[in-house]
Amino acid sequence: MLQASGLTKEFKGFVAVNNVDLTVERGTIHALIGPNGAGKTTCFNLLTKFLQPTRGTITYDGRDITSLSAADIARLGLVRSFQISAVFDDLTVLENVRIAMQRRRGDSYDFWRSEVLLAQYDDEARGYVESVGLGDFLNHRAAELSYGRKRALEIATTLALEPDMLLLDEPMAGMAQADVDRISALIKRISEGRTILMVEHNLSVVANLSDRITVLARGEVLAEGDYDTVSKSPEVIDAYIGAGHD
Ligand SMILES: Nc1ncnc2c1ncn2[C@@H]1O[C@H](COP(=O)(O)OP(=O)(O)OP(=O)(O)O)[C@@H](O)[C@H]1O
Repeated sequence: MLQASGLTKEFKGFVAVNNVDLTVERGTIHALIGPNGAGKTTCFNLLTKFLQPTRGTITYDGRDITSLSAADIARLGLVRSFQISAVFDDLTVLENVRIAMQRRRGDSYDFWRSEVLLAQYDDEARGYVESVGLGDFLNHRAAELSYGRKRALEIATTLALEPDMLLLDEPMAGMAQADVDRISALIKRISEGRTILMVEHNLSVVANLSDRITVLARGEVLAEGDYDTVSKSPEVIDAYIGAGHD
């Protein structure tokens, strides 16, 4: 589904990502992990087109996307979530999802549309809200939601864009354990029929959710495989002990 080859990013001579080859198979949950400073965020930003690579190519669903913009790839169904919050605090849960749907349909932020037109979106929007377990909060302002529920709402707004592939940047960052469990279950559920690549620090989440894991260290791929394989790799253990991880 998503393939990077020879992906390299240099910042003024410092090589943050070095010749990375990565293949994310269709229909899998793939995690990108590694100690601090390994290059995960840079790699993620390259794959989501927030950064342009110094060298290398990226293909998505058989198509070269190396020189496309983040907006272009979103239209192709490759959508990034989490780091940039798509949630507007002063709008209700339902209104937030409705706006995401308007974006998908190219209506952009057309706040002048009549209530009658907007109401056409409601049934579908309600479906997305219910699919992330927020059915009881439809008319609550986003600001009133707990942190974990806000994250669930972000997922609903992302699903409203009808992505084939989701790129999640540290979906569990800053979450209490109860929310971690709930969002883990939600990610598992929304992975059906979709492909997911996530950067995640919480290794028990990675162990639970991922079909495949790529470990980065010092900008390079150190190991790849399922959790059992990579967690037993002496190079991976050394890299984590050497750099410390959070
Ligand atoms: N814009 C930039 N300019 C210069 N150096 C950068 C830039 N962005 C990242 N780096 C460097 O590239 C290296 C990799 O950083 P990156 O943030 O990708 O690592 P990471 O694996 O996401 O780390 P963490 O787990 O701490 O978030 C680091 O040494 C960082 O200082």
